[in-house]
Parts: sequence; structure tokens; C-alpha cells
Amino acid sequence: MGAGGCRLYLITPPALDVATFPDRLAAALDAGDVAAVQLRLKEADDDAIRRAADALRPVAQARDVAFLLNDRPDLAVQTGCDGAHVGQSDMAARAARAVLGPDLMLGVTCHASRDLAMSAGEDGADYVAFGAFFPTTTKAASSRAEPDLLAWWSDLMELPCVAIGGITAENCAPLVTAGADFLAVVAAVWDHPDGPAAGVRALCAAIAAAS
Ligand SMILES: Cc1ncc(COP(=O)(O)OP(=O)(O)O)c(N)n1
Ligand SMILES: Cc1ncsc1CCOP(=O)(O)O
Ligand SMILES: [Mg+2]
Repeated sequence: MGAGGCRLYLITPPALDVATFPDRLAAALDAGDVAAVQLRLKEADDDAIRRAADALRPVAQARDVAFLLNDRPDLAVQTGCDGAHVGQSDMAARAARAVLGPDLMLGVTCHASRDLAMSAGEDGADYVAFGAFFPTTTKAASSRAEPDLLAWWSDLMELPCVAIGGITAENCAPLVTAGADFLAVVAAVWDHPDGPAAGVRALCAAIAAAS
């Protein structure tokens, strides 16, 4: 996940079949420019997360796509992930950084808060995530963010910012023009009526059109 224009950040669906999902992920990643994949299995136990990470990490890393694990910096280290994403009630960013060491990537949820984002940056985050920008059924999001937050952040800070929450090809343009470095999406890709590859193509085209 480097500097440059706005890029796509895929988050896995809430549940997946570890036998078949690697091919779905490969098809999605081969459809367009994707910077990162986050494995996010909120209901899975540690063994299931390890199995999924072992099956999916090579698919992403073979394509130079960063592979991050949600919520669990410890398992991210154990399973060879490129980093982890933590929320405000998962683990303090400073503690997550200590578990990950200096080299692995750390993302931190900052809701719609400038203060949380500045603290996350000071505590070792490699990116801050703001949202939810739009209504979403993937998660009961507790905060609502507006594009001007992205504009404020990207004007003042070097640290990349991720926009998340209900983002689609149809609604993403204001987030791109406001300065989001990454758009994190679940449903717009995995629930696309023509399949995940079509979802990635549509989002990449929308990002390009707004850039
Ligand atoms: C890129 C990105 N941004 C935000 C989140 C949300 O994290 P969190 O608030 O910890 O909620 P859960 O995803 O754990 O339900 C995320 N996962 N990724
Ligand atoms: C994990 C998460 N955190 C805030 S909104 C959200 C869900 C994003 O999924 P979708 O792109 O389907 O709205
Ligand atoms: Mg979390």
C-alpha cells in the first residue's frame, strides 16, 4: 500500500468457504488494481482464521497485494500476514504496533474523529480509516463520516486515509475527489450481481473517472 492515487482495499465477506473462496479472491484481484485485502471473519475461531489466512494469503501476496488480518495482530504475525487492522475497542494502536513489530502494517479505525486519527498516527498506524460514509448492512456502524473529513486529513497529513462503509461504484466519486487514499469495500464487490470481478472492474473504473 504505497503513495499515489486512490486505490481499492478489499475486505472479505463476513463468512467464506475456505475451499472455494481462494478462486473467487483470485478472480477479483485479477480484475483490476487492488492494493490490499483484509481477512475479516468476526465469527471464526482461531483455527478457522489460521486456515483461511493460509489459503488466502498466498493468493494476495503472489499478486503483490498486501494481506492484512482484522482484529488480531498476534495471528497476523503467526500466519505471515503483511499487517493487521484494529478498531478502537480491539486493542490500543500502540499495543498493536508492539505486537506487529516495526515492519508489518497497522491500520486503525478512527470513525469520524480527527482526534482519534491523530492519536493513531502518533501511536504507530500506517493508515487511518474513517467511516461509515454511507449506510451499510455489512456492519452496524456506530459513526457517520463526511467527505470533508477526508479533505481535511489529506490536506494536513502525510499518513494515508481509508474510507469505508457502504461504498459503491455509484457513490464513491466524492470520496476520491476529497482525497481518500483507499476505498475499503465488502458488499460492492462480493455481492455484485455480475460477480466479484465485475465489482472490482466497476469500482476501478469509478475511481479512475473521479481521479
Ligand atoms: C479498513 C477498515 N476500516 C475499518 C474497519 C472497522 O474496524 P472495527 O471498527 O474494528 O470493526 P470490525 O471490522 O472489527 O467489525 C475495518 N475492519 N477495516
Ligand atoms: C467493517 C466496516 N466498518 C465500518 S463500515 C464496515 C462495513 C463495510 O462493508 P460495506 O462495504 O459492505 O459497507
Ligand atoms: Mg475490529
